Amino acid sequence: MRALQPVAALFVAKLIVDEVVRLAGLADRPESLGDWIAAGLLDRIALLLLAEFALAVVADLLGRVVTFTESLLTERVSIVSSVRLMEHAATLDLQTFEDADFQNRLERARRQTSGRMTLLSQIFAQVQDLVTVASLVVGLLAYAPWLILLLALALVPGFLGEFHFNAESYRLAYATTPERRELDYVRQTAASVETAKEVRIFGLDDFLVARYRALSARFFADNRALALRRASWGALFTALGTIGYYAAYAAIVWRTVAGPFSVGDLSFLAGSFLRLRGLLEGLLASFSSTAGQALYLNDLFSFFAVRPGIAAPAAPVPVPRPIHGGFVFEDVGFRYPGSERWAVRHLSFTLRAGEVLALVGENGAGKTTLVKLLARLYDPTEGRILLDGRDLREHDPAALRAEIGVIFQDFVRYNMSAGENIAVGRIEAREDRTRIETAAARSLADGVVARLPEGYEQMVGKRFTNGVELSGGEWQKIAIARAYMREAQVLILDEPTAALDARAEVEVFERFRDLSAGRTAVLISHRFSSVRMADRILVLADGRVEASGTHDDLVGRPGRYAELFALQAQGYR
Ligand SMILES: Nc1ncnc2c1ncn2[C@@H]1O[C@H](COP(=O)(O)OP(=O)(O)OP(=O)(O)O)[C@@H](O)[C@H]1O
Repeated sequence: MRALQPVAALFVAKLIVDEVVRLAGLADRPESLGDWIAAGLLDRIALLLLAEFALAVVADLLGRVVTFTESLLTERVSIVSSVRLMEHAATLDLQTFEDADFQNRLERARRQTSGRMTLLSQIFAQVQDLVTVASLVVGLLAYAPWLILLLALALVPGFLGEFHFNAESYRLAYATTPERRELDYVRQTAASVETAKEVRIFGLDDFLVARYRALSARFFADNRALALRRASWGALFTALGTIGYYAAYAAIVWRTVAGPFSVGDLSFLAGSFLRLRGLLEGLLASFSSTAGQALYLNDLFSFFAVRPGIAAPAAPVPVPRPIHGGFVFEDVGFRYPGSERWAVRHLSFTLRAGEVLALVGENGAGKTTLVKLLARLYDPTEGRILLDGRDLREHDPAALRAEIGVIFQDFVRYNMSAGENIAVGRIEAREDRTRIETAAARSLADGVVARLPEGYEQMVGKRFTNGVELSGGEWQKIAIARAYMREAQVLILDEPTAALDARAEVEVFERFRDLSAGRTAVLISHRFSSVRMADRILVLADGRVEASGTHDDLVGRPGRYAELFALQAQGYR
């Protein structure tokens, strides 16, 4: 209905002009307005004006309804697609995530969810415009069909131009995704709470700003070149369209002068024509931009098409509860994707059910990698890992991870409440305050929470209002509570205790050993005071097991362990 308003308004306007011309040409004209009205001469024109007014009001109201619906729809599409994006991202494995190409893809997809979702409202508007065009065309057809052909022809070059430049700007955006990511990274680094301290100490601001400038200058140059070409060609093509329009206009004027058209016809035709030109131009442009948007949409779908490399088999083996034998690494080798080096190789050992195993080794020896393989964040490149005799690949990774609680050295500091920061260990139980408090007590986090003004409700981290920042060791106590919150069969602490003071670390590990009674536990630490509490110690070097035994065994024989132990002990003498 809104689409038909323009042609209706134009037609009424034509009737008004014709009526005015008729009245102006009357032989016997009354003197005053009152006389005009009394004679009933103005009745028709008053009615027409009223109709025109009503049409204007209705058009405005309908316009508002459409804009309102459109904005809501766009918002919803953006929410729904963001949710889908998060859900899909969650299904993908770490290996996929660490791939730079994948991150480009993710970035492109992310851009589609934020603000780019105008496709829908565009299509909306197009349908409406099409109906308007059709109605105007029908009107015009009655008078001068050849004019429409002329108009259409004049617009073709402009349309092709638009189409071409849309495709080109998509190509540019696609090709520059890595640089854009870098640009975002630099901006983020230069201006975020997390980096503020170091940026100031090292005075990195000028360096970062200069890097941002240099990167964005390249962007700017590319974009400017494209915009310039687009504008020049656009001007040329529009000029063609304008020539077509004025040629048609001249023809109509001539036919009005020559006789066949009335002045009302002239106003209707000129008006329709002007609208039609604007509409067609807009339509063609929006068609080509819809095609452009569809290209971008492709980014979103190509992201959804990424499949996880680590997926559950069709018929997964249930994870044993309780675990009887334990984990067996059989000649396991692993290379990170894109890396030539073996992070671990010929790794063979058993993690027995119920034991506390410590991993020691120098930096880069492969301790964290081993843990990641155990939790099936990656699959081994060669060899296999068995759980109670079944290959880890036969299990559903999600079910397996539910039985394993790992706290990594680079655990995440969530800008959420202290309670939630602990609850992430078993997020389904986030309402279970007793469980959270018990976990906190076990990891010594209860003392940290007790000092917070709002206790478990206290927002921690500096990002949001009222956030309280914790010290490194306090954060670690909170993070370790996650492991207890989890109540998993296998507990792994990958060096999250480095920032604990000596007393706290001893206490944390003693509790860890006591509390993991009956559970399988792995701990990684560089401090021998903690490591010695383990039932068994595995010494890793260059990605393989160099020695294993109890602390007393290992100290008693010459080797890396005794050497490292002596080095550390020396420091304390
Ligand atoms: N995500 C990754 N992608 C590529 N290579 C990696 C990745 N993580 C680790 N590496 C490489 O794998 C090797 C083993 O790393 P790993 O983190 O397992 O060592 P680590 O024994 O835990 O060391 P640290 O004591 O320093 O924590 C290192 O040489 C490292 O460069």
